[in-house]
Amino acid sequence: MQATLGSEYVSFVSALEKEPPVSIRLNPQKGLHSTATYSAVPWTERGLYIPQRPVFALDPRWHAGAYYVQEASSMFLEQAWKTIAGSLDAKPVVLDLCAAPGGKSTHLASLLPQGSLLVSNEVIRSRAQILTENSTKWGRGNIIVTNSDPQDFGDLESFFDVIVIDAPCSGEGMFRKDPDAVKEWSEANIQLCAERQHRILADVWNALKPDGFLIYSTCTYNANENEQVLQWLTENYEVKGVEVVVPDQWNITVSSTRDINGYRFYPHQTEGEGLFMAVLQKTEGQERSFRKPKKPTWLKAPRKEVEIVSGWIQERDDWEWLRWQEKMVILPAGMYDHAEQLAQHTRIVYAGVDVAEIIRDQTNPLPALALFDDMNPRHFAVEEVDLEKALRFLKKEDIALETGKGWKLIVYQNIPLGWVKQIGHRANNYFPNEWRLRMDWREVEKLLTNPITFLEI
Ligand SMILES: C[S@@+](CC[C@H](N)C(=O)[O-])C[C@H]1O[C@@H](n2cnc3c(N)ncnc32)[C@H](O)[C@@H]1O
Repeated sequence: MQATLGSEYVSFVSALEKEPPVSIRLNPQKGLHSTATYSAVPWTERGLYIPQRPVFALDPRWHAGAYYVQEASSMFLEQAWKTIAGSLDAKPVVLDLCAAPGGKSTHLASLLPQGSLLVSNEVIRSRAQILTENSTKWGRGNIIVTNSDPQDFGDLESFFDVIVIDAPCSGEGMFRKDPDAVKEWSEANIQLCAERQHRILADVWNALKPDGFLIYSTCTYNANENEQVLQWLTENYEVKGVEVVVPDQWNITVSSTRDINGYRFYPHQTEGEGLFMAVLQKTEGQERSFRKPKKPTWLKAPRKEVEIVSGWIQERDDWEWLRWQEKMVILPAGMYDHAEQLAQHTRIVYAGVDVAEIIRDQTNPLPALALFDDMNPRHFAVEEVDLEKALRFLKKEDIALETGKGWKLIVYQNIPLGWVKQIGHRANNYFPNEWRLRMDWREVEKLLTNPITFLEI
């Protein structure tokens, strides 16, 4: 680093000794707006710096996907996306290959035009579950979560318009946030990471369409895992660099290797952690059409069943209505064939939105529907709750409500959280057990008396 940064090395080291900044990205679909209290992250429309870390777990809006806690430099993805968006199909199919826990995927889900499809993949099974939870809570309905090895995508020739690879790396840019990254650092590990990055790129290259875009990023500084990986790519495949316009005042360092620009974020220059990002365009390959699989994974939902639940969604024609076992599932309209192709080659963990469960003559709403931003709240009885009731709901306690009967949507500050089924004064709580708030109530009460617990938006 000393050799790379020269006289700036001292400021770089002293920046590493400071507390990392905390930042969030607002979900444009869930109604929270930035206020003058917090300063904006310059390279995104919805990023905010939060001077003191609040207790996010005690904010029901965080559980509901109204914002995502994300390191600020990573939000530069929005600039990369804006650079290529004009050259893409109206409804692109995008792969986020190394996606858990879902920072870049939730961001992409919001940036993609209506009707597009995002495939968010995570190779580690437990991390794919966290990715599913965060994608579901974000509520765009345009994500299919897969749990596959990058190799599995290789057979989907020319399938994706854009592939995002936020590669596993040596994590030098996370040193002040994650002490384990420091412990694991070694020259040998950098070499291993670089080899793995080559392998990942080679595995999925076939799946990118001709003229399609690759967004490559890491959270490390060394050139072996960044510029040199891209140099290797240019030596083995037909590809060209794409320039992202960055104003000088953002203090992003631009490196250039063989006409490919790399955008480098250093903690002494930008408020955020270390990040490297580059955008490339594939200039080889052929378009391909796919044969319909003989045995489909999803069935088209019968019209009669769609009639029962279609009023639960605001724009029913924007969606493909499908059955998967006893579930009614929706995917963006026109993406059924893509989903079926994907199912032939990858392990799908979650797709679109689980709208309802159909058991004999009963049709019950599912948790993902409550969090889905195209859900139609006018169709349901709504129960607006205060902070205490919202937190008790998120702890999966049965909460007391005024009398009533049947399904009720629990809403906090206009943001839906989930479902209860009411019988008299008792309401059974249908919040998913695996998502529940695990904090002891005495601890909750103590924290609620501390003003820094809360986000001021
Ligand atoms: C930098 S993290 C991704 C962060 C994520 N993009 C986000 O914004 O929240 C890299 C991810 O790659 C996954 N990974 C590890 N080894 C991998 C491999 N051989 N192939 C693909 N992904 C891998 C890790 O489990 C990890 O979730």
